[in-house]
Amino acid sequence: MASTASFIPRATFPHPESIIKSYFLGHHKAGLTKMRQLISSVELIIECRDYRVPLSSRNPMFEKNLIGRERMIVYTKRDLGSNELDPRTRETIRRWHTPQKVLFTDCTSDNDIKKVISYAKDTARAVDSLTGTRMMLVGMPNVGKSSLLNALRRVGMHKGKAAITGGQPGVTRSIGSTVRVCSDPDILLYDTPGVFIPYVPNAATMLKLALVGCVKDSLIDPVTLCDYLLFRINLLAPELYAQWHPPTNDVMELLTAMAIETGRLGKGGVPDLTATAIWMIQRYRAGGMGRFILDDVDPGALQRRTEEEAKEGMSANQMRKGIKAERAAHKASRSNLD
Ligand SMILES: Nc1nc2c(ncn2[C@@H]2O[C@H](COP(=O)(O)OP(=O)(O)OP(=O)(O)O)[C@@H](O)[C@H]2O)c(=O)[nH]1
Repeated sequence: MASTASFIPRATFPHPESIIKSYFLGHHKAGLTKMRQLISSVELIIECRDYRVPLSSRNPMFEKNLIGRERMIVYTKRDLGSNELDPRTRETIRRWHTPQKVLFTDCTSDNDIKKVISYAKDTARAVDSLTGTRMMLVGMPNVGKSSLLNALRRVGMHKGKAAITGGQPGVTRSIGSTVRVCSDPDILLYDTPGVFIPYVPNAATMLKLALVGCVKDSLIDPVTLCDYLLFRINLLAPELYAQWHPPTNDVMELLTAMAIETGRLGKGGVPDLTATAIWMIQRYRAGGMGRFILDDVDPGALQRRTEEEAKEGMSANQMRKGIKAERAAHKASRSNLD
C-alpha cells in the first residue's frame, strides 16, 4: 500500500471499448425541433452547462442552432464543483466566452439567482414588450434547467415550484407553456427537455457525463465509472478518500474497503462491489467525494475543443451511421450476455 507521499497516480485511463458514445434519444430530437421552432419568439436564451464538466456539458448542436441569438451561459451546480481554486477557474471560464454573459449558480443561493434575474431584466427592459419578454432555458439532460427555473420563480416572484426536477436525466420531456419568473418587467420563461450530444467525441467525455448524471445510469457499468472517478481523484487529491483507503490505483481495493466499512455485503459476507459503486457515485454527485471539476480547465481548453470538433468534422450522415453501428453492437453484446 502506498503512502500519499510515494503514491504515483495513473497518468492515463485505459478506456474500455465497450463504452457507448451515443445517447441521442427520441425526446432529445423532439426537444431540439421544438426549441428551433421557438427560437424566433424568444429574446434571450439561457444555456445551462454543468460547472463540474464545463467543456463536456457543452452541446455543439446549440452553437449551430443558436447562432446570432442573444445568449447567457449559466454554469449550474457551482456548489458541487467549487474548491479553493474556484476564483481562478471561474475567471478562466469567463474569458472563454468574452464578451458573452457568463454566470455561475447554485440553485439554492438567492444571491446567484438574483444575478441571473438582473441580467434577464436588463434584456427585458431593452426589449420593452407590452406582452412580456419570452426567454428559453436550454441545455444537456439533468444539468439543472428546471431547478434554475424554479429558483428564478422563487426569487423573482416569491412563488413555489413550477417544474418537476429529478436526479435522473429526461425528467422534462416536452416544452409546455411559459412560466412567469418576474413581473416588473414581465419575464416569461420556457423550460425545455435536455438535449444530448448526437455523438460524444471520446469515451472520457462519456464517462464524465455519466458521472454527473447526464445519461441514464444503466448505460455504463458503475464499477467502470468509479474507476474513472478514482483516476481523476488520484490526479487531484487522493486524500479525498482517506477515510476508506490509502492512495490506490485499484478501484476494486477501494470499493472492497468501502463495502466492508458501510456494510454492503452479499451472501456469505462477500463485498457487493456493484452496490458499493452505485453508492460511491451517488456520494460523489452529492458532493461527498470532494468538490472539483472533471474537465481540464485552462485558457486554451475551449478553443482546442472546438478545433478538435472541426477537425473531426463528422457529417450528419457519418454521425447517423456511427450511432446505428454502435447501437447494433451494443444490442448484440447484450443479447450475448442474456
Ligand atoms: N447541488 C446542486 N444540485 C442541483 C443544482 N441544480 C440542480 N440540481 C440537482 O440536479 C438534478 C437535476 O436537476 P433538474 O433541474 O431536474 O435538471 P434538468 O436539466 O431540468 O433535467 P432534464 O429535465 O432531465 O433535462 C436534481 O437532482 C437537482 O436537485 C444546484 O445548483 N446545486
